[in-house]
Amino acid sequence: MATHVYEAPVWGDLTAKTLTKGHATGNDFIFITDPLGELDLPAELIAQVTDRHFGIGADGFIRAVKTKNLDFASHLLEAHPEATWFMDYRNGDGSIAEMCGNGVRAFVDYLLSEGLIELEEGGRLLIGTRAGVKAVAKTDTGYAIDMGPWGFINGDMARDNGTDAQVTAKGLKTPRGALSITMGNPHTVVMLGTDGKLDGLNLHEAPKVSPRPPEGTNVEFVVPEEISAEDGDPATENIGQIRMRVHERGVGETLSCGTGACAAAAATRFWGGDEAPDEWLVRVPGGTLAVTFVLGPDELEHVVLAGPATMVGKILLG
Ligand SMILES: N[C@@H](CCC[C@H](N)C(=O)O)C(=O)O
Repeated sequence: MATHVYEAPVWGDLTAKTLTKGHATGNDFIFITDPLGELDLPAELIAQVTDRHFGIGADGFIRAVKTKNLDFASHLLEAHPEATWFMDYRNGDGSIAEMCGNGVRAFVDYLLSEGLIELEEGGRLLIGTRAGVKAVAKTDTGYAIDMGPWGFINGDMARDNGTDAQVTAKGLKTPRGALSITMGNPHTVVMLGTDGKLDGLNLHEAPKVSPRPPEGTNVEFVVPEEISAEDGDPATENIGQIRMRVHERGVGETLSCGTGACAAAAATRFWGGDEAPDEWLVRVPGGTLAVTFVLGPDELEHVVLAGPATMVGKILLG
């Protein structure tokens, strides 16, 4: 049997750098500022730093870079010169993801805490991401992001059949129909129904999705939230409520996924038909996210994701 010898971590380009840890509904991230985009961040290094036992530990790693200094992103400034900061997002395994909804909120909180931007409550700013420029507003309880339009990954198949994929997972007795949705990054949503055993799922292992979206997928399991008679507050009558657990591509099970909450609300609303509400509360193990469907400035239906985000501490790597 091979023996694994653990060696003291070699932090590569991160040696002597200060990292900041933060989270958004329990989806946690390590942040670093690299305005000029000079750092070499190979996947192995990110995986080492985000490892919960042999590293600092986090679901994702986010580098703050000036948009103008990234060859692949500087074009974003042509239409949106205000999007001066770019969220360079990596999953815990070091893979690059196009978008992270919790990440954007936490990113803005990080930029604020570092004094790199100014944003008053009610104010708005633009952030560059691999999924385009996102507008973020500061609210009284956190941040609200215009995530842009959602879409079906498998096109008309979903519209015709209601589902367009099959998912198997540990704890599910039989494969379930599912819907693959893009929020800039890929998601596959499974509705377990009112009798669904959300808590009985084992999401340690990646669920199997067929057909698997070309770039892989994040998988969300959803049950309708029971609203008791006492909770029958007229103010929330027109708000859909679901509970969700997620297995994230490149990470594993996380306590929350912002783009996943948007995809889960979009799928549940689609299944609900014309009467389904435009406002949703998505309860995840790490808290609650609000998802609202609105008409965007481009006349397309946009998804707005709102929720808290906070920084928890700093780490200096030796
Ligand atoms: N947790 C994020 C999503 C992060 C990226 C995801 N794992 C992927 O690979 O697409 C969120 O809050 O949206």
